[in-house]
Amino acid sequence: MENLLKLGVPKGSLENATVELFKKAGWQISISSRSYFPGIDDKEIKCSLIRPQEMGKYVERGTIDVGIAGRDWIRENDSDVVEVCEMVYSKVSRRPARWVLVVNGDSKIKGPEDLNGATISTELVGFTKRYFAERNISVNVEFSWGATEAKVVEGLCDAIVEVTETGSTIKANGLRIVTELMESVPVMVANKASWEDPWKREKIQQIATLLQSALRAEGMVGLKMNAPQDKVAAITAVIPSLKSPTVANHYNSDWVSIESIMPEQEVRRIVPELIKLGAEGIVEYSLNKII
Ligand SMILES: Nc1ncnc2c1ncn2[C@@H]1O[C@H](COP(=O)(O)OP(=O)(O)OP(=O)(O)O)[C@@H](O)[C@H]1O
Ligand SMILES: O=P(O)(O)OC[C@H]1O[C@H](OP(=O)(O)OP(=O)(O)O)[C@H](O)[C@@H]1O
Ligand SMILES: [Mg+2]
Repeated sequence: MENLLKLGVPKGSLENATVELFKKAGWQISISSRSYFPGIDDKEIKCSLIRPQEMGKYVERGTIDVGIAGRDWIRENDSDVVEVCEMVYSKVSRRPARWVLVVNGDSKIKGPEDLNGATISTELVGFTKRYFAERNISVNVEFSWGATEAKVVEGLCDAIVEVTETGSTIKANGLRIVTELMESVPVMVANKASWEDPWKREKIQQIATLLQSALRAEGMVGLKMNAPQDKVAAITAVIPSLKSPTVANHYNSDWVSIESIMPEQEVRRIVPELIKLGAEGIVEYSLNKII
């Protein structure tokens, strides 16, 4: 049988961000409007769109070999899978999503303990029940099919446990965060048997490495400059780097080239210093991947 890896792509909030990340990592995934089987420009991979809430189940059963979903849902379903790696991204940002306890802006509730006897609406029922049970707070947890924020506004419940990223939905509905219950980031999870298959494991690791290196490269840049030999010590002392800056000799000259990788934000801080220290021909360039 030919080698084929079945990959679950999360449908919903993480869908576009995941496709974008694969693109940066070197794979073009193409999703057509009604098909649940996106195309990918790698004949060794077959993609399926799967809701993150169900990803763990299908990976555990081996229906798919590997999938990406929020760790929140992998934990909620207590899926028996191998966590290959985590990747910090959300729908629009590069921050973890946060599950928060939320009430109306004018509510008197100050902490979870004020919710004794209350009704809480959420998609994440198991986690929410455990959270309150561990604190000996007796609450009625109701499953919500979505649009959860509206339920607390309409008075259908006393509080909600909902996922937030930018906070704009909470703000737009005049709600208030009481406390944060957990953070969640996307994880890559593999089926246990697939992970023991040498070909599949290598393919999974190839994908994980390239996705992570694409994420690592975001916000990082390369900086290169020329400098007289006698300024190298002073210049390299102010340059951030992954390990240490590279210094290469110029042919038949007492000048050198200095090169380093650093967070983009550092550049505006150090460039004036570099100029004062005698650096010339400073070039900044973007990076696709840091492996
Ligand atoms: N801004 C976000 N909103 C919701 N979920 C997010 C966000 N960013 C990341 N996630 C993660 O996405 C997963 C939820 O996916 P899901 O597709 O169910 O979200 P959703 O908001 O219900 O999507 P949909 O737009 O299809 O309703 C969770 O693992 C969650 O942690
Ligand atoms: O903190 P924010 O950045 O505002 O993000 C949080 C919102 O995003 C998600 O909803 P989504 O847009 O997926 O709509 P849905 O209610 O249809 O799931 C989530 O369920 C929140 O409502
Ligand atoms: Mg939602």
